[in-house]
Amino acid sequence: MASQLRVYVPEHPLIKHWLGVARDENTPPVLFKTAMAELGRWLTYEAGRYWLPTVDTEVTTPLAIAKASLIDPQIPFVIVPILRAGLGLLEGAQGLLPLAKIYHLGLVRNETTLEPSLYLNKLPEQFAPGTHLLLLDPMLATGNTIMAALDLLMARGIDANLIRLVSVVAAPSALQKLSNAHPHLTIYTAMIDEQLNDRGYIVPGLGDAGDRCFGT
Ligand SMILES: O=P(O)(O)OC[C@H]1O[C@H](OP(=O)(O)OP(=O)(O)O)[C@H](O)[C@@H]1O
Ligand SMILES: O=c1cc[nH]c(=O)[nH]1
Ligand SMILES: [Mg+2]
Repeated sequence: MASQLRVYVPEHPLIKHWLGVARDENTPPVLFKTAMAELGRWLTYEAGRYWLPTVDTEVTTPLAIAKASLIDPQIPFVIVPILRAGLGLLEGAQGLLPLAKIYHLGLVRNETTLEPSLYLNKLPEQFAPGTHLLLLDPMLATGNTIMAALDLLMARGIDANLIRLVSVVAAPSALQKLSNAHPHLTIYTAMIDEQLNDRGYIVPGLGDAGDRCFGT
């Protein structure tokens, strides 16, 4: 069966609120970091709805036996934040998935060529079959960075069907690349913006997410 990239833009007042705060150029770094953490939290919450595997069981309450549906402890969960800006989303995401292992991936794009280079790779050589992976990068601009990250994950045995990519602002150029190369992927993003400027920045976007998170 043919598959198509799924891109969800959840309708949630808190997601819209924190996106507005993050976009505002007058938002200072400390509040920008809070906005990223909150967006990480609520977008991960939305991503988990049809993705977190559960097991049906029974528990004994103080009064009786009750049916229960618990998160399946057998399924390996991992979070991969793409440094630096993905770290802003991590705080909120980790709060919802406290048992997930976290593997950091450092990628930075050359601001002239817009090509990413890898400076940190903490991925394991191979992921266990069935691993559910939450990939965090707030900005999908040219898409070069996320494509490089996905190449590294695929080479280590990750099934694209089991990935949820959480971003904040996605540009059509990135979504087109992902649609061509990874049609089994599912994305949760706060917004799809119109275009890139001639320096590869998303417009209206929110500027350089890494710099704004860390005050650099
Ligand atoms: O889709 P692309 O055109 O590849 O751009 C998106 C990437 O650019 C930013 O990272 P950056 O390289 O600025 O690193 P930083 O997070 O450390 O600032 C952003 O966080 C993405 O990872
Ligand atoms: O608009 C953009 C594009 C890439 N990276 C950012 O941080 N912002
Ligand atoms: Mg940056």
